[in-house]
Amino acid sequence: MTDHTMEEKRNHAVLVGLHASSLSQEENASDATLEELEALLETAGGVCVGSVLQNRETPEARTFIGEGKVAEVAALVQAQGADLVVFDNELSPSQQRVLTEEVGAQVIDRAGLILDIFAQRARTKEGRLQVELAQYKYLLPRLTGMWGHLVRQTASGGKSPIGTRGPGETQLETDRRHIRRKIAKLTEDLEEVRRIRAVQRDRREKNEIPVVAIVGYTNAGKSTLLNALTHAGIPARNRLFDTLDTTTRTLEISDTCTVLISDTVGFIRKLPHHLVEAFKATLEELAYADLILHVIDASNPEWREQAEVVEALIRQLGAEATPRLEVFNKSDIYVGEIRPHGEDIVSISAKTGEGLDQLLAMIGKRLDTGFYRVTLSVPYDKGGVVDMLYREAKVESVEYGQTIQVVAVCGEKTVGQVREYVIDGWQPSKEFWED
Ligand SMILES: Nc1nc2c(ncn2[C@@H]2O[C@H](COP(=O)(O)OP(=O)(O)OP(=O)(O)O)[C@@H](O)[C@H]2O)c(=O)[nH]1
Ligand SMILES: [Mg+2]
Repeated sequence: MTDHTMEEKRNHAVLVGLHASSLSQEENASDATLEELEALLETAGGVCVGSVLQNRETPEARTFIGEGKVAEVAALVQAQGADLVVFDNELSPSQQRVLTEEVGAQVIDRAGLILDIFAQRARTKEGRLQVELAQYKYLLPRLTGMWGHLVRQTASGGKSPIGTRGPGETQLETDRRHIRRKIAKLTEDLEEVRRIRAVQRDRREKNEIPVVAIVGYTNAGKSTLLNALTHAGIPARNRLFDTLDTTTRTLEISDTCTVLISDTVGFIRKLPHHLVEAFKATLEELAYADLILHVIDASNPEWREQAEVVEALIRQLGAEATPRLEVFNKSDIYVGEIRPHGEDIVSISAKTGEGLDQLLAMIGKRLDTGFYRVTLSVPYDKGGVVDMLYREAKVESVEYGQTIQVVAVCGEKTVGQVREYVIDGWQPSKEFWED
């Protein structure tokens, strides 16, 4: 396909935001949120041809922005030849319907746009299930009117407009009942995914390998950081929601501390709640993590607001009790005021590697429980284990009875190697080792 035809296929969109004193900060639009919306639009494959920020006391019930502004948007749509209007604020299904009729182009909101991006990006089975479920839940109350409109568009042009990709296309004609059945089935499938995850988690916990989860606003540099630490080879591009599926790698922090570290989907303002709900199985991992690395793009003037959004989502996911390190990333490009610093805060550049040693040391300090005193009961035919302990650990005592009873102090790694012989559990005994 040539660039020219690619260009033709892109949706040309007008962006609209409303700032009203009656709306909360989270619900409101601003220049900054519209800028972010434009980045989202580009991520979805669209191009912005105009944007409107409206100020009002309070949203208008029928059209959200008021008749006058609707006419203005309609004129802009006409003048720019736009085929899509994206609202930064959340629209009710009926507002969306009325606006689509009155501005002369398809109208979607930020939630719809984000869902579309997720639909394009999801790669794994789990990711797809989650996005599909969120899309159906989003579409269900919007069935009336919207369906017919979209079916015609999809059928006629072959072009798949933003906001209509994914499960919608083939199921557009089907009725609500069918969609409800789909939702029930997807929910069931995801339950299964959750169950499998719980089993995996169980196994991991038994192995005592600490889990570190990297979270943060989209584009903060999470994947770049995981790559820098583990050479994971995850694509890290300068676009929003590049990563949708969790990647987990092992990371050796020190001889006695190996952790599992995962990259997760990025957070964003006004993340559709259906999506948060649907991605719970993935994000639930946060609540089970031993440590959360909250990556913040320190070079972004909006970093404070972004960090707040992430904190709010961490709370929503029930992971507020998980210990956290704040990782101020992109130290190579930010200028100006010094970012916060403290015991749980580290400044790094995932790109140049600056500060990574300090970050590793901080992770180690949190998760390395040091050394363990273990009591082992080793069968005589496995006597080699004792030799290994003499090499790798500090053997306190050996008694020969029906089996060989060994008390030794060793690091986590050695404990892992001999764990099938451990009978008395283990307790950290760093002091002893340091004697
Ligand atoms: N200058 C600079 N750029 C960085 C740094 N870390 C990441 N980036 C860039 O920031 C962009 C986003 O990086 P990613 O690692 O994909 O960000 P992410 O948080 O994984 O993003 P999503 O998966 O989309 O949520 C890429 O263009 C990176 O090259 C850094 O320390 N310095
Ligand atoms: Mg990423």
